[in-house]
Amino acid sequence: MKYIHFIINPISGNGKHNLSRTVLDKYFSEKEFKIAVDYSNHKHHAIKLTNNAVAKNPDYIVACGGDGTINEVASCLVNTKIKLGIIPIGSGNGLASNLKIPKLLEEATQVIRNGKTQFIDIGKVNEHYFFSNMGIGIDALIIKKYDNYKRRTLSAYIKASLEASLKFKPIKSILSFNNQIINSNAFMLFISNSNEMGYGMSLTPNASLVDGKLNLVLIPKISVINQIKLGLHVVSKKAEVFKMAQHSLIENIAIELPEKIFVDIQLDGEYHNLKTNKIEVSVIKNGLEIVS
Ligand SMILES: Nc1ncnc2c1ncn2[C@@H]1O[C@H](COP(=O)(O)OP(=O)(O)OP(=O)(O)O)[C@@H](O)[C@H]1O
Repeated sequence: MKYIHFIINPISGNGKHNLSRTVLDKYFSEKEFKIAVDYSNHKHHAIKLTNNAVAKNPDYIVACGGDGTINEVASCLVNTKIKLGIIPIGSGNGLASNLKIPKLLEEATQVIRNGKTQFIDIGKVNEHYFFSNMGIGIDALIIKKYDNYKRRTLSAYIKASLEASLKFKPIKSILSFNNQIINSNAFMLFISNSNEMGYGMSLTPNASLVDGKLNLVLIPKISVINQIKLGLHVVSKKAEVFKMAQHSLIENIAIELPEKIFVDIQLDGEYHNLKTNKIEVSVIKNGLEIVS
């Protein structure tokens, strides 16, 4: 009998979902499955819940939420034999979309009942993991501002992007990757494992979760007109034709921000302030087994 532990974020996707133990009982019969269900009560609570669940050694732990919840749950599964499942009830759902995990509950639970798995790469930033993408620069400021909005919607994200672009000052950065050192006044430094950021938008439509590489997008200081052009390219998933962006495939990169003491980053769409100005990012090939 398969033992599945579900971690539900009640506020994912603005709390519009009705996912609960009662609903899950309908899809996972007692005859076939042993299930346990926990609900996160606050930011980072899913980490504690997942670590407690890992100690009970289930076959699968299922993150029920968006990319932020997936990050908290999946980070605890690295270096374990426990497989990650996803029920995408978030707002953006970038990773689930890349994995083609359906949003319809009946179909998403079917994927978990089938139990077919694959290994995907993961990204590491200093001691943190990311599964979809991370960013420094304007990207981190957008997420910081997006966090202040009560509702997590595409229009809130667009408003946060406009506010951030008015306020953001490019960051002096020294980047060491692929045997080169680049000094840049960076507007955006975006590193993605996945081909989607959420809401169907992408800066890296050709990225692969299984190629053993991360896709780096470096955009130097650009004019407001070019920022608007970039936004339109991201929404239409054509960012790779934006001429001012430098795209590279990397396995690791060292980033130093000489004029900063601490650095703001976004990790899978959540804001973090790292207490350092030196960042090491690397890929861990096949780092996570995931039901899809
Ligand atoms: N009960 C709770 N109250 C407030 N915040 C919570 C609660 N439980 C979890 N969180 C936090 O909610 C945040 C958002 O979660 P999540 O990413 O799943 O949803 P989303 O933002 O709607 O989806 P996406 O990231 O795909 O856009 C995470 O930072 C998580 O730590």
